[in-house]
Formats: sequence, C-alpha cells, structure tokens
Amino acid sequence: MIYTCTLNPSIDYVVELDSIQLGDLNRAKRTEQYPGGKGINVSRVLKRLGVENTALGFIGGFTGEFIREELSKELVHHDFVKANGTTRINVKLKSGDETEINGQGPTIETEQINALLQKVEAMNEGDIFVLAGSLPASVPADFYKTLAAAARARGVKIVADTSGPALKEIIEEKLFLIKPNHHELGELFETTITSKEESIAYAKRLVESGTENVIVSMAGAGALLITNHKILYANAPKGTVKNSVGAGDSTIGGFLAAYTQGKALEECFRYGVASGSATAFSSDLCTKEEVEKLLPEITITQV
Ligand SMILES: Nc1ncnc2c1ncn2[C@@H]1O[C@H](COP(=O)(O)OP(=O)(O)OP(=O)(O)O)[C@@H](O)[C@H]1O
Ligand SMILES: O=P(O)(O)OC[C@@]1(O)O[C@H](CO)[C@@H](O)[C@@H]1O
Repeated sequence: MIYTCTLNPSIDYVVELDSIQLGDLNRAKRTEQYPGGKGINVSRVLKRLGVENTALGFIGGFTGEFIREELSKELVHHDFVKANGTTRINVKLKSGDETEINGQGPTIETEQINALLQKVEAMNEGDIFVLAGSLPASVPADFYKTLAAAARARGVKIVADTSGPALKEIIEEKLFLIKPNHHELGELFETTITSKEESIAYAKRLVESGTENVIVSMAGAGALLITNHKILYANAPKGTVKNSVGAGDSTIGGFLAAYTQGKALEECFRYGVASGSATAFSSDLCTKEEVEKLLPEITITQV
C-alpha cells in the first residue's frame, strides 16, 4: 500500500483575475476550490493513474470536512487524525503571474501526534510512505524524521517532498526518493544553484549519504534523476502553463505510479515528468489521459 501524509492540508482556493490592485476592491473572473496539501495531491494523482493509496494527516473543521468529502467522491482512501482546529485555506491568485498565500493551519495536540504515529506503526514491509508539505507550527520540527524512522524500522520505503529545516532533518533517514526543485536543493546546501551541473553535484551528495533516487525538478527546464548508478535528464514538454500548483506533487505521483506497476527506472522518471507537466498544463491535477499523451514528447538522456 502507498500511504501519503499531509501534516498541514489545505483547501486551495484558486482566484483568477485580470489584474490585482492592492488596497482596492478586486473582482474574480473565476474561483475554484480543491482539496490541497502536497501529500493529498500525490494521493489524488496516484488514484487518477490507477494506484490505490491512503491519505493520512491531520484534518479539522468545515474545511477538513470538505477535503474528506472531495477525496471520498474521487474514491481516494483516507484515514486522517481529527485536529481540534480548522484546516487552513490557501489562496492561489492567478492574474498572469501566480501568487500564493498559504495559511498557518490548526494547532496539533500531543495525543493527535501519537494517533498518527500509531497508524505508521501499523504499516507493513513493502509499503511506501510519502511525507509531503510543510509542518504546522505546533508540531516538533523533527516530526517527519520521527515518522520516517518509525516507518523505516518496519521495512517501509520513504519518499519526502518538503523544504527548509524539515528537509534537512528527514534526509538523515535513508530515503527511497526525494524531489527537491533546484531552489530547494540549493537551500539545503546553503547555496544558489544556477546550472544542471551544480544540481547534479549537490544531488550526488544526497545519494552518497544514502538517498536512493533524487529527482531535481527545474520547472520548464526539465528534470534530473540522480541515483548511485545513473544520471538522467528529461526535457519538459512544451505547452501553455495554466497552473503550476501541484506540478511537483504530480511528478512524485507519476513516478510512484509507474514504479508500483513494475516499470523500469527510466520509464518511472518519464512518467513522473509527464505527470508534472500535464498538471502544469491543466487547471486541476493531471488525468491519466493527459499524462499518457505527453509521454512521447519526453526524451530521457544519460548525462
Ligand atoms: N513551464 C513548465 N512547462 C512544462 N512543464 C512544467 C513547467 N513547470 C513545471 N512543469 C512540470 O512540473 C514538474 C515540477 O515542476 P517544478 O520544478 O516547478 O516543481 P515544484 O517547484 O516542486 O512544483 P510546485 O511546488 O509548483 O508543485 C517539472 O519537472 C515539469 O515536469
Ligand atoms: O504550505 P506547504 O505545505 O508547503 O504547501 C501547501 C501547498 O502550497 O502545496 C500544494 C502544492 O504543492 C498545494 O496544494 C498547497 O496549497
């Protein structure tokens, strides 16, 4: 079973406008709301690509109810721990540029933290556990590491997609996959990455310290996959970007979908990049049809 974990889910409230004037009344052309948070996006993409999985995390209030209902409608399994407060609403403004305002999220109590740990302790060898997104302020900074260590002790493969201090903590666990974008990879090593060569050099350091697969995504400039044996580059297909929210999560969803279907590493990478780009080119997350249409446009080259 694949489990995803979103410690701080969200409703993504997408507001499309021609332009925004700060300090003025602005009227939206279109608004949408989606269940959000990085792990939840991975779960939705996996399901769309035909892979059963369970979404875990903390959820509360009327916003949490909305997320549960939407996931149930899409037949995505979920087993959230109930938070006392209200799950956040993240505002995604689209006015030519994309501007995001992410909320803080509810306070998580010790018994809720323990309840989530118990779910991890019930995982089995061969399961995959995806830890994705930011940590609510009330959760200890090393909580991802605690969850990853508990899962790894049970023979579970760990996938991480986070940034800042949480990423620094979790890479100490031997991870199956991480997918930083090149900015996040730079931040991890307290530097600025400006080239493919630099991305490769820093990703290699992660592989040397025990991470099995590192995907460095570079938005429209493609992506790199670095392992102990291979360095691969994939171009990103060309298209009109409608929504980059969830593109990185879709890369992980696509990669894991292909991996669990027994595909070779190169194909998993191709599937990941196609899924990321298919999401970037649509208003919601990618569908299977959109992903498969892009596959022939992606060339994987050995670096
Ligand atoms: N402009 C683009 N054109 C084509 N594909 C894109 C574009 N932007 C993103 N993608 C696709 O999405 C993948 C992930 O994008 P990106 O590198 O921006 O990750 P990210 O920063 O984690 O994304 P996000 O945080 O927006 O979900 C890329 O590898 C690529 O496949
Ligand atoms: O605040 P975090 O947890 O870092 O990111 C949350 C978020 O921006 O990430 C997803 C896209 O990757 C969105 O669905 C969600 O709103």
